[in-house]
Amino acid sequence: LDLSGQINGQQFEHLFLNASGVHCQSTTELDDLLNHPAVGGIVTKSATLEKRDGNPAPRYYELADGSINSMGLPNFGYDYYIDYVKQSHAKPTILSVAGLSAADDVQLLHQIQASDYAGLTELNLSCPNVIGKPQMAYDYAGTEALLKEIFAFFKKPLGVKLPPYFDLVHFDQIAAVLNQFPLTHVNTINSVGNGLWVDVASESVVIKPKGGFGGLGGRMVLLTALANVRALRQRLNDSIKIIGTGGVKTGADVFAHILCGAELVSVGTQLQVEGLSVYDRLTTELSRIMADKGYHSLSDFRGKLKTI
Ligand SMILES: O=C(O)c1[nH]c(=O)[nH]c(=O)c1Cl
Repeated sequence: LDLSGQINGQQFEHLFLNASGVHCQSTTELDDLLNHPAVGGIVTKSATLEKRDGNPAPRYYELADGSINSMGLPNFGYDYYIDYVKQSHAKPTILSVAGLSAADDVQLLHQIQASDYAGLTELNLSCPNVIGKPQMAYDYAGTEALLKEIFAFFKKPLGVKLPPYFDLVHFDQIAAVLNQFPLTHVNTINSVGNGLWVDVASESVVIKPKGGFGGLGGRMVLLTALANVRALRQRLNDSIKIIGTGGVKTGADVFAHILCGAELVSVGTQLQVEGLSVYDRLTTELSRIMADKGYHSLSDFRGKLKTI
């Protein structure tokens, strides 16, 4: 079976990545992913200009049907990650970056442009957990202005990480902005921002930052993730590929993401819960579904969701 995908001419022999933030903060974790046969490529934890400790713990909590997190962008800083992705790796790497302001974003991309890194970069426009910092991708004019400034100097392959949208007009608006730029991909969705879990027994929230508000992931966001992959596939230029992220727990979920138009698929919460073996299970389950349907490659059904 051909389970490959391509972004900007870079061949991912296997469709699976990690969702940025999960199992990707240290070089040891990144090596674990790269060395796993059922992983096709990796995304780093979003790097900020300087190293960050992030928000106070507890800042991640696992639920029956997913997760809630308010990590606050803990990472070892730009230099740590550029040094890692600059090395030659057997599989494609995506360097994720997140400024704490638009100016930071521009600075980070200037540094990447000046470096000898030739791989993929992903600008995270959707971190919901930096206190006082709104999610840039919910500001359409701001996103357009930022991307105009960036593409004036940035000549390397660039994609963006998007938050979920919940209104068809918002899909139209963000697609109208993104279609103006030579983006290699969009990665959708980031966590569903600012959910709240209440533990009835203790009558308390379960994470410390932001009074318990945090980004939602896992099975509970699958339907929102599929809607965002599908809506953006229907609206974005074909040249902009889609990395489907959000809610993947089974091979059927992976199949659904591809049907909606995903080129590649990321696993976040379920990787955190299950560990690297999740990729073997998902590969087995996806392969069985494809074989039962007589499909030999992802391109046999990618983007071919039927309507009724
Ligand atoms: O709190 C985080 O570090 C975080 N958490 C998320 O769920 N998405 C993000 O993009 C980031 Cl940057």
